[in-house]
Amino acid sequence: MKIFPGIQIKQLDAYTIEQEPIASIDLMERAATALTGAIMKYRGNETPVVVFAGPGNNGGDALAVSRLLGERGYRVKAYLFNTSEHLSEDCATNRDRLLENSNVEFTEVTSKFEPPVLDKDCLVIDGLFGSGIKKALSGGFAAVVNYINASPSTVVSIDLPSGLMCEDNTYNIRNHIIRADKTLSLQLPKLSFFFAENADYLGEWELLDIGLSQKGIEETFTTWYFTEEEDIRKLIKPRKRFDHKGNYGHALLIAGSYGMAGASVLAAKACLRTGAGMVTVHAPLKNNDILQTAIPEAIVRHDAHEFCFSMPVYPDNYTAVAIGPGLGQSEETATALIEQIRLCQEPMVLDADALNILAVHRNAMNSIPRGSILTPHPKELERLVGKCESSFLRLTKARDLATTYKIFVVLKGAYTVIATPEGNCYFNPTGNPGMATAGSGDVLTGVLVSLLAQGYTSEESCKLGVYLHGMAGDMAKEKLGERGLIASDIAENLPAAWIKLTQSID
Ligand SMILES: NC(=O)C1=CN([C@@H]2O[C@H](COP(=O)(O)OP(=O)(O)OC[C@H]3O[C@@H](n4cnc5c(N)ncnc54)[C@H](OP(=O)(O)O)[C@@H]3O)[C@@H](O)[C@H]2O)[C@@H](O)CC1
Ligand SMILES: Nc1ncnc2c1ncn2[C@@H]1O[C@H](COP(=O)(O)OP(=O)(O)O)[C@@H](O)[C@H]1O
Ligand SMILES: [K+]
Repeated sequence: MKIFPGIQIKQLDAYTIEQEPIASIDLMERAATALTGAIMKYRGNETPVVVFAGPGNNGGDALAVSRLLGERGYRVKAYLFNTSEHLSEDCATNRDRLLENSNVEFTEVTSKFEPPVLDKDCLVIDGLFGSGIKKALSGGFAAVVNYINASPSTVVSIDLPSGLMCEDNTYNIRNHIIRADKTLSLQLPKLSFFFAENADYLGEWELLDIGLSQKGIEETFTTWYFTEEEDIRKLIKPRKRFDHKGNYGHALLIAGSYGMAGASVLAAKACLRTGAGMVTVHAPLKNNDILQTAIPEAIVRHDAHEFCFSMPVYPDNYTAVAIGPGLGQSEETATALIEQIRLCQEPMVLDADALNILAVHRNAMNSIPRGSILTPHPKELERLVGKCESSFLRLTKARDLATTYKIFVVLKGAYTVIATPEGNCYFNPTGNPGMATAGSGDVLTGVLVSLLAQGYTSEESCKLGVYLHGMAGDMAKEKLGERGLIASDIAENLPAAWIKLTQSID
């Protein structure tokens, strides 16, 4: 699914109006009908409703929703803020339609506003501003936002919480943004929905199909996407009757210093559970017994060093290499890592301490094979690119890193985003806060190198791997809940996630 900037949403709106064709006011009615349906599912008509409408089309939607809820037996009070005495055409038409309908208590605010009582049983519909907002709210609008936010009422925002920008909120005034319990967004998600600092404004968000032109959506260029399950299913390669382990690759995992053997165990297990034909773990001597006991399916290759990685491995015998989980950052390890990167010619996976070492040995970035996959969490990314003031700026820097070095940057967290060498960004929907537990990232490294080893391209490995890893986390959550979930559970649930993903394929 594509994600468009606010300006392109407006163009798509215009394209739909022209191509379908449909009158602009009828498209607004279609949006309002979808919004009303979703609101009715959320709260029954015993709930008193107070609607706040702004002067643009977001306000137009809100006034149309007021009328439709009124027709369906809700007690509705609607306030239209027309302080600059300029309404969009469709907003004015919906005001007139509302005035013709007597069962909604309607007030047009042109100067002084006497706020209604908003108690906890009341449902507030926020239709002050949507995708047309250009700068932070101030003055009277900021005061209305503060009033709504201070109330105990439940708040539903139309399209996006008023005051929140579609993309960059780095310099927005955060107190002047509606804090919704639910956001009913029209057709497509907005980029700002995927950023942690906006979660409290959005509440739960849901997309409503308002029938914007599919052709228009297809033809409109974007670099931002929200991954859907059908995109992922298309990537999966079938297994054939006469296949043998040689067909599914041999992954090399360089991970786990002394005291961190667990990182290599988790990654190796995940690598096997994702389907690699063979896995070799290169580890310090002291970790031999742990690895041989914990994962009998893996081959263990010994470093000359007892405690850490110090000896680069010739990669030619392996179909893919991953390095980093629990590696440590000793001097020998840093030197060996830099040499290992130089030896590798094919795309590799770099995670955790490999990234931390690269952050202090920046020159080595130039030796990373094109198409390699870097999997930083936000802190690791900042060590590589510098401090970021907001998630939007962090995304921008992750993308710059990907395009500069022609690599894939997998920026981990809720809605993990994959930035490609071409500058495209794919947000992942699967996963849950139960995965915020030590070792979850090691599991992801194992998944990614497994897919690379099996012959998936780097882009396919990123999309499929991140999705599968999140899905395994979601399946683990179904059985165990979020709080007691640990990284091993994610690895153990990879088979179940595969079964679910391949149901119609195998
Ligand atoms: N997606 C779709 O296809 C469809 C979208 N639809 C709906 O349209 C919505 C977008 O409508 P929109 O473009 O009219 O913008 P909206 O958010 O109402 O605000 C514009 C008004 O706010 C004003 N204004 C702006 N910033 C301000 C500020 N800081 N402080 C004060 N004022 C400020 C601005 O004033 P101006 O800058 O023009 O002077 C103008 O008056 C969208 O979110 C969705 O709900 C549906 O109806 C149907 C299909
Ligand atoms: N709230 C969340 N929602 C979805 N996925 C999450 C969430 N928290 C963590 N994860 C996932 O868990 C993994 C954590 O990785 P990382 O931070 O490297 O952990 P560690 O270093 O402990 O292994 C990432 O894949 C991340 O996307
Ligand atoms: K809104």
